[in-house]
Amino acid sequence: MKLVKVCGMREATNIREVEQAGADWIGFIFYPESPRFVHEVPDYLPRKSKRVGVFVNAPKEKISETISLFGLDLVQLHGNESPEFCENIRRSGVKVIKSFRVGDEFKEEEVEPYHGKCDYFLFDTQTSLYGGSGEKFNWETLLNYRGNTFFLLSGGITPGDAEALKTFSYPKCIGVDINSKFEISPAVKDAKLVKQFIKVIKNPGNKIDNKTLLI
Ligand SMILES: O=C(O)c1ccccc1N[C@@H]1O[C@H](COP(=O)(O)O)[C@@H](O)[C@H]1O
Repeated sequence: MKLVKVCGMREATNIREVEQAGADWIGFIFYPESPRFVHEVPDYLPRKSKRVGVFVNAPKEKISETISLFGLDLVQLHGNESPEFCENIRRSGVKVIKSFRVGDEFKEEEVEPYHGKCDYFLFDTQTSLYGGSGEKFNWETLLNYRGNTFFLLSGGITPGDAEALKTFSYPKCIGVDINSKFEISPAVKDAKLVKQFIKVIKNPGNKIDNKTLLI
């Protein structure tokens, strides 16, 4: 597992810190109900990390406008967007991540129509929210995923999960998405914790520093 996406960013200084910590992808939430909603273009946008825009059932026009305004590289769709909608957004020249909420059992039939219509899947926890719940699901459920689309693991991932993730070797999993469990306050990430986590994830020889976890 090599790729780390840090989602729910909003403030220029914090974005810069998280980029320097080694985040491959940095996510911005464009869902007005979220405490991480991005109201305006921050003074700094990542240059090295790829920019991901997260949307929930937003109209195509709104997504296109935001792609231009923020120079997005990827669009993450967290609502009930259809496979055709994903394909349509993909034609704008961005990569598309379709998120699915996973409950007690993995539903292959839910994801099946999306193969070939988007670039990646993201598996998050089934809750009453569209995302950002901080809740974890049973990762073993994904043993039933037989598809070929690469995916990101998400849902309540904590700094302490770095060790367990070293042995998470599902062939189609390309990385993890971290969010609320790394926050000091909504949309503000603890850059030290993010840095530690990335160091361990990318270099399995490293161990998580327990002192950092106590911050
Ligand atoms: O973070 C949010 O507020 C949010 C709102 C609506 C859709 C997605 C959202 N975030 C995404 O949710 C997952 C899991 O986050 P967490 O670790 O459980 O806090 C993550 O993919 C975020 O991109």
